[in-house]
Amino acid sequence: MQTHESTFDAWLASRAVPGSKGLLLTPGGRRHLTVRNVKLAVDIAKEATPKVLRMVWGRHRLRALVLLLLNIARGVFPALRGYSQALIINEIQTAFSTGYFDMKQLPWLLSREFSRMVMESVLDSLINSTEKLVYNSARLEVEHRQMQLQLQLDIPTLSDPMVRDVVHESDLFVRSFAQSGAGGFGLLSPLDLVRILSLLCEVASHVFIICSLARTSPSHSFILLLTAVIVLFPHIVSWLRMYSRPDSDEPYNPQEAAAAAKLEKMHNLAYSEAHRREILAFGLGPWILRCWDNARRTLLVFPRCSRNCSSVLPIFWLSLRTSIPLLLMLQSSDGSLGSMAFYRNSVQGLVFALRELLTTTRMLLQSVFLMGAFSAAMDIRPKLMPAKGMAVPYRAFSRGMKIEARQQRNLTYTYPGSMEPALKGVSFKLEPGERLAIVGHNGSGKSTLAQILTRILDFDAGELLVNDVDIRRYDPEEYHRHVSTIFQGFSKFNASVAKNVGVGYIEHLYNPGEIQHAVKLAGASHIVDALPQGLKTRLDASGSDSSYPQMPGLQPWPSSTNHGLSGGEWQHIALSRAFMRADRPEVDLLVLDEPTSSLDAHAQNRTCDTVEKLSSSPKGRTRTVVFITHRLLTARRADKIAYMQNGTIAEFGTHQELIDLKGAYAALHNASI
Ligand SMILES: Nc1ncnc2c1ncn2[C@@H]1O[C@H](COP(=O)(O)OP(=O)(O)OP(=O)(O)O)[C@@H](O)[C@H]1O
Repeated sequence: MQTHESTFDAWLASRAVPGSKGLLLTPGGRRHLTVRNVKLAVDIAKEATPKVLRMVWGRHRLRALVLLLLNIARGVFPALRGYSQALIINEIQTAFSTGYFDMKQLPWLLSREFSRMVMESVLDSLINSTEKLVYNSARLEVEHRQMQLQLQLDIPTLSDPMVRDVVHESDLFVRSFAQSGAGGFGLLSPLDLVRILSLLCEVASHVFIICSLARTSPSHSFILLLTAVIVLFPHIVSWLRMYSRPDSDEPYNPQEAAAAAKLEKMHNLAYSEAHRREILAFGLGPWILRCWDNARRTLLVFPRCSRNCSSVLPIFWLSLRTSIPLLLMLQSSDGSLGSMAFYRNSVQGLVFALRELLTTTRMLLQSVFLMGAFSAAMDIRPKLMPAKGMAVPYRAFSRGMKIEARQQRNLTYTYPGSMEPALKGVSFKLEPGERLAIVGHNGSGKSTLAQILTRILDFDAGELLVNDVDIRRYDPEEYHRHVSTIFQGFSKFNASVAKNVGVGYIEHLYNPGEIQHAVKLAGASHIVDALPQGLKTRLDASGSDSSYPQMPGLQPWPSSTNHGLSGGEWQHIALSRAFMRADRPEVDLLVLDEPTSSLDAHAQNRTCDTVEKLSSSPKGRTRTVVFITHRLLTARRADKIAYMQNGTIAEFGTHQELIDLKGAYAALHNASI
């Protein structure tokens, strides 16, 4: 038998579409009931269940145990109820048939029934309060872990489609917690396992009662057998059919999962502020609507069909199924009225419990795979994290960051899915405190290099030393504390100016003094002062991605009431954000990707002055600066210039050296004068 080394391998194997070579189910796609899938589910369950249960129940161990026991007890109550009621009916029947009324027996039975009812309701309320506490903390735990994972995953890790899929299915698993008990998403969470246990107890107690009643006469044994066949057969048939039909009407068959994914995509596209201009300019509206309509219809068709087919028939069949054995029982003389009522109650209870049990357990297979995804996702190690045992603390140099892309081991990087490398054979050296300007044509690899230096992207080959240590040995989180940056497509948030700037150094998000200082450094004071509420003015980030507009702890805010800014004003805000952090003593490197592209000439000069000021102290240079620019007048102020061409540094040196070289930089410089 093929063994799977990890939960991830078993999970991946379960996604293979049977009979196809290399095709995978879409995330959330339903796995069919096959021997192979059952084996995979067993493998996953063995590995993942203890881990997930430990995580889920760990917060309230004692309460979880109490909940388990109470639920087992609850499973026996329906049978007890039937038994108690049967005794009362028998007593009344005896009173009617004999004309003798036992004054002691009936009140005793009634008070017992009353105590049973009280006990049942006490148990119910005890279960409900314990359940709420245990379930809520379990939900919080898994949602927290998922959120933590989501925030940890870096761009290189997320560029792997398998990682995205496992995180997607893990997310479905987490959402099943939020819907637990309500059957949302057609999934089953470990919380429902308690319910299964309770239902099993209920079924066992009903079966026990029916068996005890049948034991009294041989004819009853036959009735028992008949009851079992009549009650169980339709459920088992429907359960097997549900799994054997590829186009089952259960949620998350492959077709439906694809439709759900499309629906979400189209919905996001329609609501995305980032794409609005393109949608309007290219007339994409009707196409998006058509795709959304088709996906929605696909999702609506399945449940409608199943509801139509199943509304009246089950009630009829249930009555028939429970009545046939009862009629037979009535024909055999020795049954009392109470035992017959007891029998009927038990059969009906058995039918309902079995139905619920089968509905719940038929989701089990799918749920095990989603649980496997969750468990595997929790083990994902971000690609930028140093290998185990390789991490070293950040090594600080007193005068800024020393950067060296080794000449013998040139940096190379190709974006996932691209044929051509974005960077190839890049080598250069920057001493601590030096300022480097990167120039070159569009698409020459400048921003890619900047993202590698800021440890947003990794490289495929080569070696990059930071302060004489391989950059891959630094924990990215720690490394980022020593870097401040402004990206080419910086984020704009639907939030106040203060929040937009303050996130540059989150520890000072609520420190107006520090924020004012950063705004002043970026030369943006006049912009902020002109706003109706100064730093408190909410900005309209139309044109940025709506999936990331809200700041932590803020209520959603209708962007139409927010204040708009011009491109240059937004760039000032983004610069203020970078300067929030750039001013910190621990920051050794500033990476600025076209920080002045939308600024007027005065503002550009002022920004360059500020950057120079930030990178120096009265004792000398304290911060290394790398900035990308298309303006050669700005570039010549740097200590070194890297001229990039086709993903490589074609020329490297001071402005004068490159001019003397009379190469591509000199030509570009002459053309720009
Ligand atoms: N996410 C991506 N996926 C695939 N290819 C990419 C991606 N981003 C950039 N590229 C490609 O990598 C190459 C270098 O891009 P990069 O953004 O580094 O250029 P650049 O020099 O900064 O350009 P510009 O001056 O226009 O900003 C280009 O050919 C580009 O098409």
